[in-house]
Parts: sequence; structure tokens; C-alpha cells
Amino acid sequence: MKNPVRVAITGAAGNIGYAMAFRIAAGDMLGPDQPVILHLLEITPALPALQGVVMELNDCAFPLLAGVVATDKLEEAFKDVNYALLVGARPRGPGMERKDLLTANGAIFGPQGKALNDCASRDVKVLVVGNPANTNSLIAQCNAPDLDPKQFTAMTRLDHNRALSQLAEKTGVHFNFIKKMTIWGNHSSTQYPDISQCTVDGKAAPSLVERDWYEATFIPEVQQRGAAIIKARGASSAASAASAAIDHMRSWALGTAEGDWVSMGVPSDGSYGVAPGIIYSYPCVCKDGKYEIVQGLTVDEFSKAKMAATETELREERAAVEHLLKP
Ligand SMILES: NC(=O)C1=CN([C@@H]2O[C@H](COP(=O)(O)OP(=O)(O)OC[C@H]3O[C@@H](n4cnc5c(N)ncnc54)[C@H](O)[C@@H]3O)[C@@H](O)[C@H]2O)C=CC1
Ligand SMILES: O=C([O-])CC(=O)C(=O)O
Repeated sequence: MKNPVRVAITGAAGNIGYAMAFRIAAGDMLGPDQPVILHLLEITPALPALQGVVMELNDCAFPLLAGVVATDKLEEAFKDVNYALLVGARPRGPGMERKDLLTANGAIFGPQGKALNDCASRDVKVLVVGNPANTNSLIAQCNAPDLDPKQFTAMTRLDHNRALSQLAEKTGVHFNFIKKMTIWGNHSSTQYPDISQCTVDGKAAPSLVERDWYEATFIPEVQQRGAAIIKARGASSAASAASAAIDHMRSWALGTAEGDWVSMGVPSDGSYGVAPGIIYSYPCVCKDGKYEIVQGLTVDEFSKAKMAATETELREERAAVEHLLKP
């Protein structure tokens, strides 16, 4: 058995946190031979509910669960953690865009970035789920000057999985056989789900679907899926969001499959002409605990325009939180 690693979950008594903690403790994120110590953070009024989560975790008697820390203190929550899933933040309601949450949620991520900077293991991998995820991740990253910016990522894996699911349904081929899906840009309604590189059972995806379906149905449905879930459930996606977060961290830690890639919001390094200084979703391959942006893909005029539109939105979000970007 390996030595345990420490995994922080913020907002652990919330809907996503509740759906996530048990699966991580069961080994779904880091594998069946990796014990974990969970660090669960909540705001003070939610500590009694968090205690209930701890009681249930213990009652599962998970073989891989080596300990649980439950706290409302950032320093304790992030002490020596190897993985940090920053989920705790307000969800949106009907009729809102995710960026409408910036005022309510942005302020959470500066102090969390600073606490990670001061307390976390130097190899910490950070995933921001709380919305607007890309810009919140940027806020955390800017407040952690002693960590490598590449240690901060934002979640677009849920959009990636939604796109796989839509294309699988359309083509009648199980998503296990769909490779090289890409989400570019922001986790918002400007994101660009791109099937131009995708293969379905080895065949080029664009040759299997009508262009009109791709532009008028597929792209808007993936872009608007979060809102559709809110409308249907009366609450934002939780189990699928938790599952995508687990997928994101598993890919990053354990690697992506040969011949495939995943979508991750990562600090732009200028790849594909996207300005550095924002967290932008790219196709990424992961190996040995590191990710690399896939290079050299052909980008046509249609894609360029969509990629630029979502970049513009991210620059606007960054401008709106300029005051939160200094440590
Ligand atoms: N990136 C993505 O793909 C997705 C992101 N989300 C976002 O995830 C976030 C969480 O969603 P839910 O779990 O459904 O919300 P929720 O309201 O059920 O739970 C949020 C939890 O966070 C806690 N919390 C609030 N501020 C905190 C702080 N400063 N420190 C620690 N904990 C704090 C709350 O007490 C609550 O228990 C929302 O912002 C939502 O929009 C949701 C789905 C997908
Ligand atoms: O739509 C929302 O507000 C929640 C979310 O980010 C998603 O489900 O993708």
C-alpha cells in the first residue's frame, strides 16, 4: 500500500462536495491502491452539517480512507495537501450567467490561493470548480506567488463529458469510442465545443454529422447544458460535476489514454494565439503528473472566431476582478 495523500475539498457539505467526498474516499480519483486523508472545509455555520458528512464517511468503512480533517480554518484545510478541489461557492439560479457570481464568489478565492501558497504541499494540484471557475482559478493563482501557475486549473471536464454524450447520442456510438473532443475557453455560454479533431470509432466526426446540426444544435446545447440542468432539477448539476472533477484530477495525476486528450482550464501560455494571463480551456495530454497543451492543431476561420469570442469574455472577467489579482 502507498503512503496516504491529502485531498482538500472546499464546500464539502454542499451538493457537489457531498457527491464527491465518498467517491474520492472509495478510490475513484487516485486509484484502488492510494489511501487518502480528506481535508474538508466549510464555512462556520455549515460545520454541523459537515460533521454529518464525516459521520457518514466513517460509517462507510472505506479501506482507502486513512483520516478526515473537518474544519472552517483555511490553514488546517490546506496543510500539506497534495490535491485541492475548490468547490465551495454560491451556485447560480435560473436566468443568471455564471459570471454574475463573480462579485459573490470572487472574494473567496484570494484568501484560498494565499493559504495554499503558505500551507499546501509544494506539489499541490489545484482544481477550481466554484463558478465562474476560470476566473476564480486565476484569482487563486495570482494570490499564490510561490507556487507554479501551472498548479492552478479550472474545470471544463464537465463540458467535455457533456459534448461526448451529445455526440454519442447523435452517432449511436458509445462515448468510449469517441476521441479527441475539445472544449476551448471559458466554462460559460461562450465556450467552444469543437469536434473538428474528433474521431468516432476511428472515423472523422465532422463527416458523420450534418454541419447544421453541429452549429445550430450541438454547440448551443453543450454551451447551455448547465442552464438546462438548473431548469430541470431546480438546482445546478451536482453528481455530474463531482464526477467530472474526479475525472479531471485522475487524468492529471494518473495520465490520459494513448491517442486521446482531455479538456482542462489552464493558464494560457500564448498557445493558439490566446493571450497569457487568463485561465483558458485547451486540449491537454497528461503524463507523470504533468499536463501539456496539445500543439499544432489546425484551426479554421470558424473555430478562430469562436475561440476569440470566449477569450474576450475571459479578458473582461479578468478586468472586473483586477483588484483581487494582487497577493
Ligand atoms: N465548473 C463546473 O463545471 C461547475 C461548477 N459548479 C459550481 O460549483 C459551486 C458549488 O456548487 P454546489 O455544491 O451545487 O453549491 P452548494 O450551495 O450546494 O454548496 C456550496 C457549499 O460551499 C460552502 N461554502 C460557501 N462559501 C465557502 C467558503 N468560503 N469556504 C468553504 N465553503 C464555502 C457552502 O456552505 C455550501 O455548503 C457553485 O459555484 C457552482 O456554480 C457547479 C457545477 C459545475
Ligand atoms: O450551470 C451552472 O451554473 C452550474 C455549472 O457550472 C454547470 O452545470 O455547468
